[in-house]
Amino acid sequence: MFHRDTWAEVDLDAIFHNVASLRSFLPKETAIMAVVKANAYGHGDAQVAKTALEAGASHLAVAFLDEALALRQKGMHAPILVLGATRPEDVDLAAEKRIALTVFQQEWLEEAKQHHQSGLPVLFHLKMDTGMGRLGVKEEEETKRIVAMIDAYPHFLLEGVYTHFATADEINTDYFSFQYETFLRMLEWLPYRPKWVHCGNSATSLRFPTKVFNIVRFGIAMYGLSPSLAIKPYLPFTLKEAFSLHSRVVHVKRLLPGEKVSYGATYTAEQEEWVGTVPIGYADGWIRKLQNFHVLVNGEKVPIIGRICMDQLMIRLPSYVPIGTKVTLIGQQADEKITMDEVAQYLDTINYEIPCTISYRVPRIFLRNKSIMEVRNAVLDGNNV
Ligand SMILES: Cc1ncc(COP(=O)(O)O)c(CNc2conc2O)c1O
Repeated sequence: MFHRDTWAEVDLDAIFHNVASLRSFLPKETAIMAVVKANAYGHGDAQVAKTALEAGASHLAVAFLDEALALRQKGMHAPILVLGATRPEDVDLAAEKRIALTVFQQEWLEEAKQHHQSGLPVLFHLKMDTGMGRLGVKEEEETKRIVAMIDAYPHFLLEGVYTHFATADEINTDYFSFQYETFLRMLEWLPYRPKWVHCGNSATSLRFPTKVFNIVRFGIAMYGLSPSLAIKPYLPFTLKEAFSLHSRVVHVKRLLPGEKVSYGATYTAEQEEWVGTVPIGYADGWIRKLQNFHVLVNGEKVPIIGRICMDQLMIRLPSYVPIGTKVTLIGQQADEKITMDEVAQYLDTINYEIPCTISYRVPRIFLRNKSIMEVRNAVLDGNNV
């Protein structure tokens, strides 16, 4: 359990709904890879992975090897792809745990071959850079050499090839089309089509379901969040937001005119005011720039006043409320709600960033069929994830 009244709720029914909706939306021969990197965008890696696999996903994707190893440690046996770079010396560790790696450099492959002692098969997905400008091969010669090296070495298997789009979530599809055409051209460099060919993130899967080849990499929309505000009105099915964030008032006081609140004494009461203290702060990921944004108390929006502290923040209440009154920072109370998009917009960022930065200090309560399945408290678990 946990011993501070601040927590996140992850509604696994929403995760299930979002994946099951995509499952029935996509052509039946198109598989789903659930992107659960960054602790499933802050939602809880193993719990989201399990739910996604139940709802029709068959693969998992993470950012780097440790995230894949953590899923294996938590009993996940599904195929996992590491989307980012891996050290060549870790190739045997990946092979032992049957974790597929992304390859995109010939030198890397040569080093990995030197380090490969286990005799176990290593699964690779070749990444092609069609215009994201991050990772991936760009040249035909290097591409051919990489594939030839893999094919020439019996323990290396090329099971996939993929690319990533930079603008799939934008209304204008010019650059998307350029990347898609480039991918088609680059695929011609291969002597054969590997088993898995993929290019689709959430936006591509939802907008261009016939352009995703045979597996999609489903991230943000699995969490019930639109890949961008621009395409939100055009999504093919309803997404259900899985993440909510709550706390409880731990102190309430009346301020007289002229009295101050928080560091720097930057806030001055202009009249007699009720002020509540809430045990969440920037060390929990509720960063200082959220000062003057609002939270929900008794179904009403109330402002965060004064500077946000490391562990606490203050709110101005319309009237006295008892200690223990629930505060909702992301989510719904009565007919008021604060969405992930609203928090992101206030911070001039994107919805992806918000749940990822709600830190290990905030326990995650996992709900299924409206009942608590599990509580994950990284402060007590000691692994701080
Ligand atoms: C290679 C790759 N594939 C799939 C996804 C899933 O995309 P989606 O969440 O839009 O469905 C990501 C997300 N990567 C990132 C999302 O935000 N910053 C990123 O680097 C990615 O980097």
